[in-house]
Amino acid sequence: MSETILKVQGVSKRFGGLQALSDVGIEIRKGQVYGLIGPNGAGKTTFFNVITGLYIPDAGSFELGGQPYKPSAVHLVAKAGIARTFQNIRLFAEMTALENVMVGRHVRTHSGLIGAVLRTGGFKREEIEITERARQLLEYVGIGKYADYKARTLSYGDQRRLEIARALATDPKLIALDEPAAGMNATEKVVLRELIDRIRRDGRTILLIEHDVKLVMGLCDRVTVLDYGKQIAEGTPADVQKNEKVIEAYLGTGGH
Ligand SMILES: Nc1ncnc2c1ncn2[C@@H]1O[C@H](COP(=O)(O)OP(=O)(O)OP(=O)(O)O)[C@@H](O)[C@H]1O
Repeated sequence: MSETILKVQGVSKRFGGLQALSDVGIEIRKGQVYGLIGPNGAGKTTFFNVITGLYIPDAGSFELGGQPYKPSAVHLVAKAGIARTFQNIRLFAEMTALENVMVGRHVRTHSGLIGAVLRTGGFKREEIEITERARQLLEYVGIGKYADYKARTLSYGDQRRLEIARALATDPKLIALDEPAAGMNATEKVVLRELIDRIRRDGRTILLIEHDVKLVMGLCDRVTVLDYGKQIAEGTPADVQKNEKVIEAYLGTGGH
């Protein structure tokens, strides 16, 4: 069996009187697409935010790539090897697509501030390398021709793909996608699905929150289902779909 990339155990998080997560755990192996689903308010975003350092959990232990890992701040999480996209796209609107991806890549650069200020040879070489890599990533996600367009001028679907390119630029151990298909039309969803499949085939590991159950079931190797902060099922899409608690949770809230 392939190595474990992310192991999370016993995560709990309370907001005032609301237990948003109770003892939630997942284990994601290298090369998997792992889905996190559940009705509205189930705790999916909270769990994502905990893993990516936006919320401090009340309890929980974490391992990333076999090492203990503490998701205490967003920039440290990126350095540790988790890159994420957001449900509400967070790009630098006035920067070009290329510059947005280059920002992602800077997480992995070495010259640092002094190199940048003195514009040392090492810094310049690194900038050329970063630009080159950013262009490749834009091609990879299918928006190479928009490299010099401002991010805000791109279509919704293309902005989502740009976010994915920026996340990939950090060379993450795990890429976490927060509702990547939200607001996409059927054609865009097909393209997105192909892209996620390709990212997986290229050896990356993906954690996915998604409302589109069909997309999740078609793409994911394993799925966790949350309901009112509790993990009500975990397994392959086929198993999870048959699970009584899951059927009840979705029917009970009108489903998605
Ligand atoms: N910062 C916060 N402060 C207080 N309550 C919060 C906060 N964030 C989330 N919650 C509450 O925690 C619960 C879980 O919310 P969360 O956003 O994680 O669910 P979700 O499964 O992502 O839902 P959706 O599918 O609607 O995005 C909800 O009842 C929500 O109102």
